[in-house]
Amino acid sequence: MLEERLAVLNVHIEEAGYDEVPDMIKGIHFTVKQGELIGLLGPNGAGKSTTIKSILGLLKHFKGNIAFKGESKSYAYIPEHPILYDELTLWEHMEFAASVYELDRAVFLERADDLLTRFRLVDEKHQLPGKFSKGMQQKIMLILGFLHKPDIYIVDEPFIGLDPKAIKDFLGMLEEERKRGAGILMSTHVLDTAERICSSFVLLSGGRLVANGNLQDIQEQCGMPDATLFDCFHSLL
Ligand SMILES: Nc1ncnc2c1ncn2[C@@H]1O[C@H](COP(=O)(O)OP(=O)(O)OP(=O)(O)O)[C@@H](O)[C@H]1O
Repeated sequence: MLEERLAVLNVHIEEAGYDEVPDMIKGIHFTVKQGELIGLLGPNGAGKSTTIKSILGLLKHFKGNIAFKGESKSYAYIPEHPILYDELTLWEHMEFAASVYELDRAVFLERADDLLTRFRLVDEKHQLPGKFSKGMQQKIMLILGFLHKPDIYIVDEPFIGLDPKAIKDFLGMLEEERKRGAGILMSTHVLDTAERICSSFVLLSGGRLVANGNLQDIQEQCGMPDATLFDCFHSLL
């Protein structure tokens, strides 16, 4: 018998936006369940980041409801552009994150060691990340996100800037986290990777929901049964 998968995030955005346009995005509804990887897709300006900001509670103009699993809102947000403190070393960033997440010391040390090794930053752990390359800084954001093993990951365009090995390590880590039962919402423009790894897709255009479902649902919606995600994407937009 298939185990019932719980929703880790329910998104109901009636409308949300900015002072200039308070209803920049409208009618965006979807659910992320345990073990799912949902690709949040759409052209530049479609509303992906605005949707993520709505989920994170960062927008002044918001009507709707965002429900995380449980009271504790256990999520990790991995931003597209690294946000780091100039005066903290990589290790100090990790210690800081561990204290925010209230991680047990032994658990923290084990995870920290594993993540630094995976992402090949062991030798740099006592250096200031201001001097790191963009890709290395992005890896730090991944490490900080993976440290606390949350119920859901919200990842904004992870593929730009990471080298192929780092992408492989990142995808391996996501796969492990899905098996553990975490849900993932990931915005990206890299459609061939999205087609390969995502369980389903939320496609936005002009601040509206254009499609929501797995590849087969989206192919049916376009009337193109064998089309790639890329072809469906262009047909729908
Ligand atoms: N801080 C802001 N103030 C006003 N308008 C904004 C702000 N941020 C984004 N917008 C507008 O909201 C719309 C959606 O932008 P958003 O950044 O959500 O798109 P996106 O799908 O993430 O695009 P991209 O793929 O280029 O990152 C755009 O028209 C954009 O100009």
